[in-house]
Order: sequence, then structure tokens, then C-alpha cells
Amino acid sequence: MDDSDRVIFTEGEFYQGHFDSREYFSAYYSSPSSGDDFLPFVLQKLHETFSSGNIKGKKLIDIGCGPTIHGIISASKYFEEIVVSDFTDSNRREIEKWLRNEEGCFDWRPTIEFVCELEGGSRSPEEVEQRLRQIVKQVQRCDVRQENPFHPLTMEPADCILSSLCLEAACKDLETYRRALGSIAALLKPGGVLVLIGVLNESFYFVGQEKFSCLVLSQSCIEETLRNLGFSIKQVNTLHPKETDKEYYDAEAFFYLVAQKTK
Ligand SMILES: C[S@@+](CC[C@H](N)C(=O)[O-])C[C@H]1O[C@@H](n2cnc3c(N)ncnc32)[C@H](O)[C@@H]1O
Repeated sequence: MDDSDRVIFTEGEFYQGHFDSREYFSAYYSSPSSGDDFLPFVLQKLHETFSSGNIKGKKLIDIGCGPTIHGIISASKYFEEIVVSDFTDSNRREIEKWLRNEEGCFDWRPTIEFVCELEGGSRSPEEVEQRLRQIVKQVQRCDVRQENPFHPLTMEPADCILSSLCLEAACKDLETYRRALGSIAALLKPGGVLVLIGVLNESFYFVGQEKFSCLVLSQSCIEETLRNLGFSIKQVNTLHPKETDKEYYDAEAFFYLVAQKTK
């Protein structure tokens, strides 16, 4: 194999120049009822996790949120403060636009309405939007490859960390993935909860015409890494995408995992 055959893993710097937030939104998040099964699956699981009332506290951090807020809708009822973070400037700008309700921001209304229905109508979509805009206190740059992903900031440990589809996109090999999960664990209080959402055995996905790499991971490898870091795994669910949904990625399955930091 010569150098021209070698596939370069698309790390954070590539996202900075090539990740189109708008394309990403329309490909994967425009509505829970019109896309593939992933979004309803994840919204349902997040609803079940947080509506139990057992996972709550002062602070939740979303690591590698991209331009999205769907992950924090259910949780917004149970925390005093949410920090969202991502490596890519344009993604953070999209979130800031939504938080300020600026003209042309993404329309998260269908997704918020879906969650409100899951909640049995206990909150209206307007209340949820207002709540999110009030409790997302920070939109921060982060780099999961760093020992302190928020360097030069020192982040107070959180009660809950959520990370969706970020680590396998950010980490070019298993060693980097393990270190990144270790850095994330260090941002959690003892007893704190990690909600990790990701893909199994995926090597690429598309956003528009742009192809992004993905670290190929098995469920056992992810679970073993978490156990070695002192997590107790509480729940793992998987969703196998329909073949027709697999035009833009080659994932074998999506996973939804909840783990508690025991030390
Ligand atoms: C597939 S998107 C996931 C976005 C969102 N969490 C979701 O569930 O749809 C991957 C995200 O990882 C971010 N990312 C890539 N490298 C990163 C790094 N080193 N540190 C933090 N985030 C990174 C990208 O900017 C992008 O927003």
C-alpha cells in the first residue's frame, strides 16, 4: 500500500473545515416522524432514563453535541444547569443561534413536540423551549482528545454526562477512544451517570457529499473500557437500522448505554 491508498481519519480539524451543520440537520434530525428509526429510538430512551426521576442534579454536560439539542430535551426537567460543548465552531454557533431564537435557526419544534407527547403533555413545547433557553448556561469548545477536554477552563464535575455519536467520530484509534472516555469520566462526580449513545461497527458516515470516518467499535470493547474506568453498566439497548436507511452510513447498530461512575 502506498501513501495515496492510506485513508486519513477525519479528526476534529477536518470537522472544523468540512462539517456542514445544516446538511447534518436535514439528513438526520429534521423530524422524528420523517427520518430513520434512530431519532425516535434515542428520544424514547432518553425520556425513559430521565422521567424515572432517579437521574437528576445540579449539572449535566453534553460532550460533542454538534449543532443539536435533541439530547437534552428530556433531561432539561431534572437539572439546574446544562453545559453543551463541541469542537466545531459552526456547530456551537448554530446552538447559540437557537438559544437566542435568531431568525433562520434550526427548527427543533417537531422534535420537542415528540418529546412532549412522550411526557404525556405535562410540559408544552413552548415551556420546553423556554426551559432549554434558560438552563443551557454555557456553550463551550471542547476537545475529547485532551486530558482536560475544556482546557484552559476547569469544569466543575457534573452529575450527568451525555455524549452522542461523538467519541467514535473524534478518536482515530482505540487508545485515543479509551483515553477520551477516561477524560470524560474525570468530569463526572463519583456516583454520576454517563449516558453514551453511539454506533457499533461503523466505519463511515456522510453529511451531504462529505464522508467522515468512524472508529469501528464492538459493544464488548465499549463495555470493557467503561468497566476498566470504574463504571457500572446499568443498561444497554441496541437498534439495528433498516438496510434502506444505510445509504449514508455503514453502522451495524446504534447503541444507547447508561453507566454509573462507582469510584
Ligand atoms: C456525528 S456528530 C454528533 C453530533 C451530536 N452529538 C449528535 O448526536 O448528532 C460528531 C460530533 O463530534 C464533534 N467532534 C469531532 N471531533 C471532536 C473532538 N476532538 N472533541 C469534541 N468534539 C468533536 C464534531 O464536531 C461533531 O459535532
